[in-house]
Parts: sequence; structure tokens; C-alpha cells
Amino acid sequence: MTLRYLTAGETHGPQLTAIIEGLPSNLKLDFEALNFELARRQKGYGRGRRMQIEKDTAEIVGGVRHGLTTGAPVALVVANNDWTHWRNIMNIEPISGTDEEKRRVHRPRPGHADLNGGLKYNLKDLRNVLERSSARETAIRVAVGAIAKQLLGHFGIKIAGQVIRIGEIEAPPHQLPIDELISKTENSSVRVVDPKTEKLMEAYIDKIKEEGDSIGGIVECIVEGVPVGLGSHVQYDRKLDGRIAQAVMSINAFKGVEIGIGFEAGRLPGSKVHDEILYSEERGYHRASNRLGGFEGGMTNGMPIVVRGVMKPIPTLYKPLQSVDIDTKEPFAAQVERSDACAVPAASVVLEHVVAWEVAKAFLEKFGGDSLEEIERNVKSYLAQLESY
Ligand SMILES: Cc1cc2nc3c(=O)[nH]c(=O)nc-3n(C[C@H](O)[C@H](O)[C@H](O)COP(=O)(O)O)c2cc1C
Ligand SMILES: C=C(O[C@@H]1CC(C(=O)O)=C[C@@H](OP(=O)(O)O)[C@H]1O)C(=O)O
Repeated sequence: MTLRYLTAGETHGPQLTAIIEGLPSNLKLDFEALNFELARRQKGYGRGRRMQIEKDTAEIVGGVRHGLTTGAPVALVVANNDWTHWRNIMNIEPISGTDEEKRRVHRPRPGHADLNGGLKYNLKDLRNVLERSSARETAIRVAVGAIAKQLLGHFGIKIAGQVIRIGEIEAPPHQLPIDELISKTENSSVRVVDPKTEKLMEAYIDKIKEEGDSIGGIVECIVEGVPVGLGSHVQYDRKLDGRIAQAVMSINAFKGVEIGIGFEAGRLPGSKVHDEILYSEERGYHRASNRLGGFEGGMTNGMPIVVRGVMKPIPTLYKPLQSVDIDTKEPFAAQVERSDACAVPAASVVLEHVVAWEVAKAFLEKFGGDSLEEIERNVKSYLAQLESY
């Protein structure tokens, strides 16, 4: 069974919903850890007032009994607290009232989905586009990814995320072990290891916000403990690096993705790009470096997976950008009620979870079974095969 999920729900509607299919039975879910991931996504310097309204927690409404998955689809719900303020506007039944009362949107924001969605779906109220295109949906995707993270965690696979750049400020490189990286970034308002960089990034975001502008950045995710051979070279859509790239690009506002040294590989000679193969009794086959970010031939090579994504600046700006009213076709300068100025730290948490999902999916394709015990047996036998190779 392929692991898959779908989400539904609007940003100001009652809730976000997901159904996950293909999880094995007997996986013990840690609800506290799941909600901790949701809280992590909400934090981060530069977010707007909405994050003070929401206190994201996931309710599991199917597929779990007494803390264990049953093998049935797992249904998840994350409620929108803000819905109480939008109950009437988001009503599923028709309501009477003026455009103003219905909060109809007719002024598309450059950089958001508004205009394309309006044209494509023939919607004259751009709220019908905005409501679903909002990155609020990443809350439920983090909930889904948190379950994938728990499955991977059971097999000793760890995932960390960090912010590499916000606008002009870049975090200095480091070689911290993954557990230390996880704990240091956890205590940082911008998810960096170095406190000096944290202060610089905070001040930078403040300045951008004061100017009525927004800012993007670069985030990184590291996955450690992945066995050799997830993904496959034999078919384009089985290449795991390709699937991860798609998942990263599906995060709202992401405009690029790199695996390992990524775009730098176009600048360097082969001798400075490829990771030489070594062998020792204790470690088996391993690499002298990890410039290719854990992938060759669309398959994991046993080194940590290293993925970076670039997030553009938030499109909703207090500083007006030129756009056109779809009613009058006249130009206008956009007005904003509230928005994030920078969501790069939050996006690093989303990145961890979409990557976790893709790795978990490939893991189950390789070792899949209906119960956790069956998967454990499959993993064990594969590891023995690798050892004797
Ligand atoms: C965590 C997160 C928070 C975001 N917050 C906002 C926001 O407050 N205002 C906004 O206009 N866009 C925000 N965005 C970006 C938009 O959702 C995104 O630009 C939009 O969906 C259009 O998609 P695209 O940029 O991928 O083309 C956010 C994105 C993420 C990942
Ligand atoms: C709600 C979330 O992010 C939202 C993403 C978003 C957008 O346009 O993408 C716009 C803002 O929504 P609102 O206009 O309601 O404040 C953000 O707050 C969230 O991350 O949970």
C-alpha cells in the first residue's frame, strides 16, 4: 500500500482536515510530540497577529485506538480558532449581505494565488482562492508529517531543520551533531544555532517590517540514520531526491530547492563535487564527504539527506504594490489588514515535515508491511543483507 494523504479546509473555515492512508498498525502515537511540532510551526520571529489567535493542536478522529494505529486510515483535524470571527463570512449556506459584509476580495495581491485562481476557477470573489491558497494549510501538513516523523523515529531516523539565511543575514556554517542542532535551534526565535546571528536576524526583520516590507530566506533540513537504497534509479517517479524536490516546492512561497551543495555543483569540477567511497569493518561502505546530500541515482546512499529550500518574501505587503481591481480594471494600491513580515523560521518546520513524509513514504515502499512488526522484520533482514554484501 502506498502511503498517501489529502488535506481539506480553508484558512478562516472551521478546521483543516487530513486523511492518511497506508500507515501500518501498531505504531504508538505520541500525541504530545505531535502537538509540540504544531506549536513549533507557529513560533518564529516575524509572524503576524493570527498566530496569537491560534493554539494549534491535532485531534485524531479515526484510525487510532488506545494510542496505537489500527492500520485503518488515520483522520486528523486541526481547528481554526479564528473561525469564530469568520463564522458568517465563511458560512457554507448562502448568506445575504453586502460585498463588504461577505468580505469579498476583488483586489488581487501580486505574488499570491488570487488572480490566477480567480481567472482559472472563474471566481469573482477572490476570497474563494485566498482561503485555500493560504499557508494555514501547512498546519495540517505538519500534523501529517509529525506522524511520519514518529514512524521514522521508531527506526532511528532523526530530522532537524534550521534557518540558513534571512534576507541579507546568513548563519555561519557549523558541524554540530544532529541532537545538538535540534536543541539549539529549538531555543532560537529564528531557528539558528548562533545567538549573535539570531539577534542580527531579529533586528533585520524589525527593520523590514517598519518599512512595510517583507522578507524571505533559505532553510535547511537534515535527515540522519537513513539506510542505503530508499528511492530508486529505475523510474523517474521513484527517484526520491526528485520527490523531495516536489514536496519542498509545494510549500507556499518556496521558489527553489537544493540537495547537498545544489547549485554550487554547477560551478565546481567533479573532483570537488563527488563523494569518494570508503570501506571499514565498523561502518561498511561510507563516504569521505557529503556534498551530494545523501543521494546518487535517486537513491539514498546512507549519508545524511541534506535539503535546502528558498522562500520568497511574503506577498502581502503593507507597502502597496501595483495591482488591478477586477471589478473596475483600475489600478489600486493594496491595503492590508494583517500579515506575516517573515515566516522563514516557521517554514523551516514545515520543510522538516514535508521531507519526513517523503522519506517515510519511500521507507514504507522499501520495507512496507501491514503491521509495525512486519516492517521491523523487513528492515532487519535488509540490514543483514547490506552487512554481508
Ligand atoms: C508559514 C508561512 C506563512 C505565510 N504567511 C503569509 C502571510 O501572512 N501573508 C501572505 O501573503 N503570504 C504568506 N505566505 C506565503 C503565501 O502563502 C504564498 O506566497 C501563496 O500561497 C502563493 O503561493 P506561491 O508563493 O507558492 O506561489 C506564507 C507562507 C508560509 C510557508
Ligand atoms: C494562518 C497561518 O498563516 C497565514 C498564512 C497566510 C497566507 O496568505 O499564506 C496569511 C495569514 O493569514 P491571516 O490573513 O488569516 O492572518 C497567515 O496568518 C498559519 O500559518 O497558521
